[in-house]
Amino acid sequence: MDGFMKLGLSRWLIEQCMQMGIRKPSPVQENCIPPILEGRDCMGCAKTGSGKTAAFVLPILQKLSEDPYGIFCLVLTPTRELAYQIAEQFRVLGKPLGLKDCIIVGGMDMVSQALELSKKPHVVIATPGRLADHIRSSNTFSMKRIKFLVMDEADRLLEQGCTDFTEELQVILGAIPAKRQTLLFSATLTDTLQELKSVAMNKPFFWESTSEVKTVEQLDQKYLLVPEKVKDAYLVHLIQKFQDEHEDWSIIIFTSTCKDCQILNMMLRRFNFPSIALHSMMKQKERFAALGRFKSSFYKILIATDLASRGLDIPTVQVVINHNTPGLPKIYIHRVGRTARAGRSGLAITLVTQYDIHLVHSIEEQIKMKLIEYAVKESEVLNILTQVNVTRRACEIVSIRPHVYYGNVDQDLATTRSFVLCTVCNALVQANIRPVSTGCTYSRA
Ligand SMILES: Nc1ncnc2c1ncn2[C@@H]1O[C@H](COP(=O)(O)OP(=O)(O)OP(=O)(O)O)[C@@H](O)[C@H]1O
Repeated sequence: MDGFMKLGLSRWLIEQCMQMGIRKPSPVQENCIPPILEGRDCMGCAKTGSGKTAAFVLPILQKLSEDPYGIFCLVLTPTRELAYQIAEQFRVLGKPLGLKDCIIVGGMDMVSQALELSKKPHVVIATPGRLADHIRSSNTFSMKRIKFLVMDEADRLLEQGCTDFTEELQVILGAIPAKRQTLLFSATLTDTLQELKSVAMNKPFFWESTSEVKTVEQLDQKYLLVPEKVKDAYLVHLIQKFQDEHEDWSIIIFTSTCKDCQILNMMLRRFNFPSIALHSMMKQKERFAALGRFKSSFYKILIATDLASRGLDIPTVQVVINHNTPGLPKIYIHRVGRTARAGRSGLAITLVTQYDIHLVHSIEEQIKMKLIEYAVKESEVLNILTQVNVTRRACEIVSIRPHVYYGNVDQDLATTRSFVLCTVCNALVQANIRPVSTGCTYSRA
């Protein structure tokens, strides 16, 4: 209790922390909370699972309790799932305040979101695209009095990658006051420091953990060199082994595309593994449902694209398997950071083909440590090789064949609908009409 008290937090907040099992501040909290309470902008760069969320939630709640009004704080985050997770921390820690929060993300009803915004919630947690849409289309809410802007996974929000938020951020920054406190957090801030400094303009306090190694100590990091053609057999072997030896372990498998994610899920299901997919081609409600079932351990295996690589905090995840070697070291850092969180141990295994060895070298260079080879009994993999390859092929054929469905639309398509259907088929399903053979294949990867 003393630790948090020394940082200047009120007793009621510390008691809330205790209820969540947060007993003493983590280094990022210890270092960033005091300057935030002093009114400074802050950039915090600390390892995955080290408590960055509470490092901004706690001082914001403290300040909110001193002068409560809405809209007091805006939190931006790159994914919808993360927005819900952050809102949950605000809710639990801010309960004694009667905190009102509002989540503004894509894929959910815009009218009810607009209504919630008009009720002046204390905290708005949003993905940039949907919030910018509201700002453009509505005059029923104002963000002109916002005291805090938080950008969680700030480097992702500012990088101009496949999802570029630049335009949306311009709209949002134009709608909030220039005089505000800006808080930027991520496990990988250094690539985008210049862009970040232009957002946090008031000589931000910058804190970065001093450790040279960029991943957490408790994480066991392995690689497995596999020929491209037998990758899936190795994957099935690994999962079988973990299932046999550690019934209670949850596993996340990262894939490079939505299509691969879906096919791997179909394949693992055929081997009776309790797996579920999560990718951006799924409907939002399906995404939340999949994540919820994985979190509650109803499904022990989550197959996901990089949609799930940042921020998600699921304590039961013991293993992360990279089905493809990430092309960028920082993607690797975030993916493997889904395990070994908050001081717990974890294992990360990256499947590396003959074409990816240079990627492993750049990952090792960036994280400042060498991955160790994971030992596998090859004979056991060879035993299942044909069966796995035949099953994979069968799944690929099912997923690309012309769309002929005979059963109940909802049941047959519940898991694959948003993924395999072309626009025409999709329109038919929406109208509750079974698509007959249209000859369409995937329209997107
Ligand atoms: N001081 C603390 N002591 C113990 N547990 C903590 C502490 N602070 C936060 N936690 C817990 O640690 C877990 C990870 O925290 P959080 O999700 O904020 O990590 P993060 O640093 O944001 O990770 P990432 O970079 O992956 O987003 C959460 O379950 C949180 O409740």
